[in-house]
Amino acid sequence: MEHPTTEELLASARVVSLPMRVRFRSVTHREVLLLCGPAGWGEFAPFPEYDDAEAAAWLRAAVEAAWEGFPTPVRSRVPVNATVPAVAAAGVEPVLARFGAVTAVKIKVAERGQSLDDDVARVAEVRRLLPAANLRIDANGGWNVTEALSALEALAPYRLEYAEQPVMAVSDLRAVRLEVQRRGLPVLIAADESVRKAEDPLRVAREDAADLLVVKVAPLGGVRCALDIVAQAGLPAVVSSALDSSVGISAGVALAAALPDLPYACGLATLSLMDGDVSPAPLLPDAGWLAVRPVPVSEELLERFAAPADRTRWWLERLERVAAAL
Ligand SMILES: O=C(O)CCC(=O)C1=CC=C[C@@H](O)[C@@H]1C(=O)O
Ligand SMILES: [Mg+2]
Repeated sequence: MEHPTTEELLASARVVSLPMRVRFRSVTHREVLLLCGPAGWGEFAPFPEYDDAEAAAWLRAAVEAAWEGFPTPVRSRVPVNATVPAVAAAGVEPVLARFGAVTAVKIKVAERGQSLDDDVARVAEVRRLLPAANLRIDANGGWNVTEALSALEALAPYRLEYAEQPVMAVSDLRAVRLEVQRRGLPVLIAADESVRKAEDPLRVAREDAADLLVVKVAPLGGVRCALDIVAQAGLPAVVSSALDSSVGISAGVALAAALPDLPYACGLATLSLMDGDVSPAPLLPDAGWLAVRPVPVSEELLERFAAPADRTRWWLERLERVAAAL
């Protein structure tokens, strides 16, 4: 692959600000920078608080998408979960309605400022609405080991498939996993931040700290890098989004479509949480599945959702710095 120069990257860059229907990670508008190369569009959208070093992997992923394209898929559609942010129990039903029919739901828990009772109420409401669905929770490392074990005990009656990053440190994740097994709690432990934000994304597998991995294309440096990490880890993988536009979601779908095994629904239906996109044919779920297909990007939508001038400048300067350091 010909690597694009910084000038080539800047020449094709567009910045959009997509409104969220439901606040997620305290984000009300998701800003993303899109790049267009010979293979199509790529998305560069590290969260604003990430430094340039962490953003580098996101740029490698965008360049892979736009200048190289994706590996050959082994499936033509990908099962996806609905994602429920840390809303009040009464807010669960309208959120779920956005996703249409689904057989798996991921529920955010351990949000700062909320209590375990709030989490239990939210999970109970999802279980009430979808008695047969596979439910997962994601704590984003918000608990300590004791809190995580109390929470998993309290949530056990609602039948969880797995708990994603209940605690932050790999050593704590391992401790929670061992204690969950000792107590015979029927819940698996998944690692997200321990993979995507780690110096060594394989440590969690080496130390038996998780039963499965949640993998995101951009923070892992692209579809091929993510495939490689999953293969080396030797653990089942769930692909999830970074709250992307259809362009970023298509990279996640490409990863999910290329994984040799895909035993769980993926967290790639997040466009349902948004109120705008750059594609006239957004990658939205249909009865719990996303099709593996190219996504067209329209000039009209790029213009409609164009970010304000100061934010565009901020993103272009970030792109220039991160590209220079690659
Ligand atoms: O996995 C899903 O169902 C949706 C994606 C999702 O939860 C996330 C997207 C972006 C940032 C993260 O805080 C969050 C996650 O932790 O997995
Ligand atoms: Mg997560």
